[in-house]
Amino acid sequence: MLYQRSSALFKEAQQVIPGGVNSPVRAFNAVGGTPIFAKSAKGAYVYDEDGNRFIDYINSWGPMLLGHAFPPVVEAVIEKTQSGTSFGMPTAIETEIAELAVSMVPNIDKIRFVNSGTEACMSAIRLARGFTKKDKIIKFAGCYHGHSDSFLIAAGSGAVTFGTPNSPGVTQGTAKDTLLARYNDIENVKQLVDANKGEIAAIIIEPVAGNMGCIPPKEGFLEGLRSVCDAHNVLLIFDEVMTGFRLAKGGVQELKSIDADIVCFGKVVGGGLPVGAFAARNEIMNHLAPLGPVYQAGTLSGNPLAMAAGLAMLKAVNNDKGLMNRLEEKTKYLHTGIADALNKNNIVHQINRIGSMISVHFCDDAVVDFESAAKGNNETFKKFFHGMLNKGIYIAPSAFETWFITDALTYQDLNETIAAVEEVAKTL
Ligand SMILES: Cc1ncc(COP(=O)(O)O)c(C=O)c1O
Ligand SMILES: N[C@H](C=O)CCC(=O)O
Repeated sequence: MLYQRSSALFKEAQQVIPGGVNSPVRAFNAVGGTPIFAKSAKGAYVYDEDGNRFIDYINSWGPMLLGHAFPPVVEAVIEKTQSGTSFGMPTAIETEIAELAVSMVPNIDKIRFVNSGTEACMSAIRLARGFTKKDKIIKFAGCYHGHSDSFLIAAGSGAVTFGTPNSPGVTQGTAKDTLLARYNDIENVKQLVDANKGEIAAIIIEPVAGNMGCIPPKEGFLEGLRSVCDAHNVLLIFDEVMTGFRLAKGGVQELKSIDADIVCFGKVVGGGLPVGAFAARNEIMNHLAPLGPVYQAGTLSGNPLAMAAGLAMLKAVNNDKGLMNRLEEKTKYLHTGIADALNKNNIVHQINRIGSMISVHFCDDAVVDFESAAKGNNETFKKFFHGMLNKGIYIAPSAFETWFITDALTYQDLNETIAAVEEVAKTL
């Protein structure tokens, strides 16, 4: 593989964009080398500026559940564009997508659309604080809820990849209201809640973590959180930016039969355009402006192109009865193939998987929280990453990220990926 044009474009970009990228994880800092510059993508493949083709396991970090340039989404956006790209006025399509989302997701009456997952989580926390009239929140080490100040405390994803899980620029005052718990450790949560009685507005969690690799919740953990929240008048916020409309039509609430008080969305809900959303029952959502006192707004929120893409995507997910099973089967097949290839070559590893999310960790012990995820051997990961890239397989350039499986992947693509792992494993 040659990356000449990508290298040249990266040099040029670095002159005018910090680090040459508009989001840090794209820069390849954790694995070294030059980021590849995408030119186009279709189905399961992304093509770079040098003409290389990659089987894509990043998929724009999740939104492309049905593959790149999914025709119903592309057609809906093209059609919408003809009648204007933004109005700053309410439009019928906002209600249409809201009605569909509310019908798909359990336990929500109203949904508000924003422009990113970050905005969704930031707004959900403000709403929780306004509703409960309390200030503190609990988040989990290694979980990432976007880059708003309250969440850049022991954050996962790019924040930990670049060694700044507690970002400079977040004031002490903000940081003191974010309490930190261990993922999958309900006793730790109970201790924090007991030590801060009457002060905690919300517990926010990725109900399946995806920003320290993929870490499913242990049996009973989410149920435990629900009970603690009920006992202490604390709101439970599920950040389903990654998992929403992916692990089940109704997300983890549906998958695990647990009701959250506020749910955040992003990624799939926008079909690849910049969309986030947060949703809850009426009693909570009616606290939002203009109905209630908690302010939240956006010039481009509910943008017609974004709503058209999101609506086409949600309709496709909602109407495809076999989708979740197909995704699960493909992910399981990949899991088995990768595990066999690594075992054959005596490469110590752990694979975590749930639905269409999967991650490979080069460590001895089960990966159940941030501490265990951080034990992964990054040198092995780097070699693995570059080996796979050179074989035309594009996985996330950080061990703290999840691979996203799309329905566009064929079993031939999966076999090609497994064959690449077999070759790369010999070099680790
Ligand atoms: C679970 C989760 N929450 C929130 C976010 C923030 O979303 P965005 O990058 O769209 O702001 C992300 C991804 O970045 C995420 O994975
Ligand atoms: N892990 C992040 C979101 O899921 C990666 C996306 C980004 O930060 O650019």
